[in-house]
Amino acid sequence: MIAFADRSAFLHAISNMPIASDAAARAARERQAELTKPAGSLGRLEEIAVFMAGWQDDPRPKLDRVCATVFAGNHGVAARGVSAFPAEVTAQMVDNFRSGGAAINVLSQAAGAKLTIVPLDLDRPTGDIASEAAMSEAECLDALNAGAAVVSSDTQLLVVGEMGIGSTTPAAALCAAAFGGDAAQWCGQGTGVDGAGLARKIDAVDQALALHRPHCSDPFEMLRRLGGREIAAMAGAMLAARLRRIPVLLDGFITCAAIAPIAAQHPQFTWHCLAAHCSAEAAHQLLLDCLGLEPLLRLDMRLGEGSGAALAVPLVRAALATHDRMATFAQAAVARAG
Ligand SMILES: O=C(O)c1ccc[n+]([C@@H]2O[C@H](COP(=O)([O-])O)[C@@H](O)[C@H]2O)c1
Ligand SMILES: Cc1cc2nc[nH]c2cc1C
Repeated sequence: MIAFADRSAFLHAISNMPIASDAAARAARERQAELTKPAGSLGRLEEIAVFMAGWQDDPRPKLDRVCATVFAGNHGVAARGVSAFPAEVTAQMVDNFRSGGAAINVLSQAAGAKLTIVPLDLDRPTGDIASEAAMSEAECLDALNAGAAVVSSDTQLLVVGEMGIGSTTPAAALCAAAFGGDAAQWCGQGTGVDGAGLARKIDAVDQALALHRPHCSDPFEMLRRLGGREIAAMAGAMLAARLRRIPVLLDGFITCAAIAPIAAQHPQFTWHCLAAHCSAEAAHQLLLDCLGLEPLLRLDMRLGEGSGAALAVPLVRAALATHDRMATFAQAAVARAG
């Protein structure tokens, strides 16, 4: 099991990330050129097959074990009225995940993914980022390790999602700290907050940035001061996946914001990640641009809980099925381009 002993072990891991297998990716690209289709005609499905081959170190990558995760946390800043919903909905939705009634239950089942729910100290919200750090050093490390612990070594694709009322506020703050810009640029409707709520949210992010920005020298400190437990856990899970060369499907704005602190300093961190969708949260497109990621789907979703990422699993399955099962020009006796 991957665990980070302390802040410096976490920082060391992000400075020493493995990369995909060049040989497996090259072999997959060569196979794509032999399949009965004009070169490039399966578009991004071809890229996905090559991507999966590289990260699985297998020219014929498999998708028998897809792991979907939902990390849940509560946020002190939610008490400022920055969400359309009350904070108790986080725990209520965790109960709903456990009894199988949420969108992610249905979508992960449809995608053939095994779902793991990880609630993180829900009765102990993080500190209000507008006036204090979200977490102590020990709390942040515990959250990172709770995320890393979920990633078993035999996972072939990791789907990452979250649940946490108020979370688009720390997510906006993390984006601003990681990539610059002001609070208004990174704040959006979240669960559907009204104009007054959006103004409170922008104000909270402004205050958080004024307080913490001077101290956000490294990704750990950014996550600790401006993040949340489920946000740090997602970062820990995605880093653990990278250390094991497991490819990741990113969900929406909050999931992408969780890797912003790492990716801003180490842009190659996103190399094992596919952006499943662009959510309707206004700043998600901007964040994807900063991360250098092109989303697979645009369905105007803004649910979170891994729903957009689960929806993209069948696309990855289609990419691998065509890669594995299509005939070659030689097998089918089809003439090549002249
Ligand atoms: O995934 C997204 O892009 C997304 C956009 C808006 C809201 N959400 C979900 O809604 C919650 C956060 O919204 P809010 O308004 O409470 O900050 C949290 O549970 C997220 O899963 C998720
Ligand atoms: C009902 C509800 C379900 C969610 N799932 C993820 N975030 C959510 C926020 C709310 C409010």
